[in-house]
Amino acid sequence: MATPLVVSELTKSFTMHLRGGLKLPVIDNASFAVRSGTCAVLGGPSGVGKSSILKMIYGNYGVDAGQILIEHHGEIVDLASADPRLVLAVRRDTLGYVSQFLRAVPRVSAIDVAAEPLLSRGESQKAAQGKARELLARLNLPEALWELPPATFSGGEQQRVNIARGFITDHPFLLLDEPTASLDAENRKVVVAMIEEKKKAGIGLLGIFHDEEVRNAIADHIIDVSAFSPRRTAA
Ligand SMILES: Nc1ncnc2c1ncn2[C@@H]1O[C@H](COP(=O)(O)OP(=O)(O)OP(=O)(O)O)[C@@H](O)[C@H]1O
Repeated sequence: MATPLVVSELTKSFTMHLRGGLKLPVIDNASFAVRSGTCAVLGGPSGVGKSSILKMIYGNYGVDAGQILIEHHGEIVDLASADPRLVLAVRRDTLGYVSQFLRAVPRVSAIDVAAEPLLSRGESQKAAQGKARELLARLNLPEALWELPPATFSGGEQQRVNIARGFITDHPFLLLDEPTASLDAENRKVVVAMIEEKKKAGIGLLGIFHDEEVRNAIADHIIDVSAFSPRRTAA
């Protein structure tokens, strides 16, 4: 599909239950689309709602109104209203997410953390671990760390395990939440090259990148989230 993600008239407020149910409107009427083989970047100042949009698309935050349409196995699914089991199937096969921080599982080695998404899709342990090794080497994670659980790794080391885990599958669409934030210049370049390869393979990507150099290198399209901010009228 040429346009695998279409977000239409998305609206979201947070309800502050500890403040007597106060409503904090965050996103008002957001509409945009991302084409296959391109990387769109959510732009705008801190607190404008960029992460909230990614979390709504991935299904971590509920949606007040609007649609999030994604192509999943040839069918169009509205993630804003889909059954939770369907959301999990979309995450397994169609929509990948590279978060800013790794959620390290105790006692699971870096290789197994990176290989897990392939194992859960039915790939053999040998093939999944082989691909994980390839990615960890490419991301310059010292080999001495591969068999260790990442809980004690540095921020940048954990982020590289997280990137390997997020890039290991061939999900047709990837959400990227600041995947280069804790990386040095050399590893940022590796991630830029990995994003370029995903684009060439026809994958669609939507991300948040505060690093201007990375953003300029990978963005085909910048979506200005301030345009969907309920606060814009007050400014
Ligand atoms: N779970 C939540 N509960 C209440 N308010 C929230 C929640 N998540 C986000 N917000 C609020 O929504 C607004 C948008 O936050 P969000 O994290 O989406 O912004 P952002 O553009 O990604 O910011 P940054 O660039 O600083 O990461 C902020 O005012 C934030 O406080």
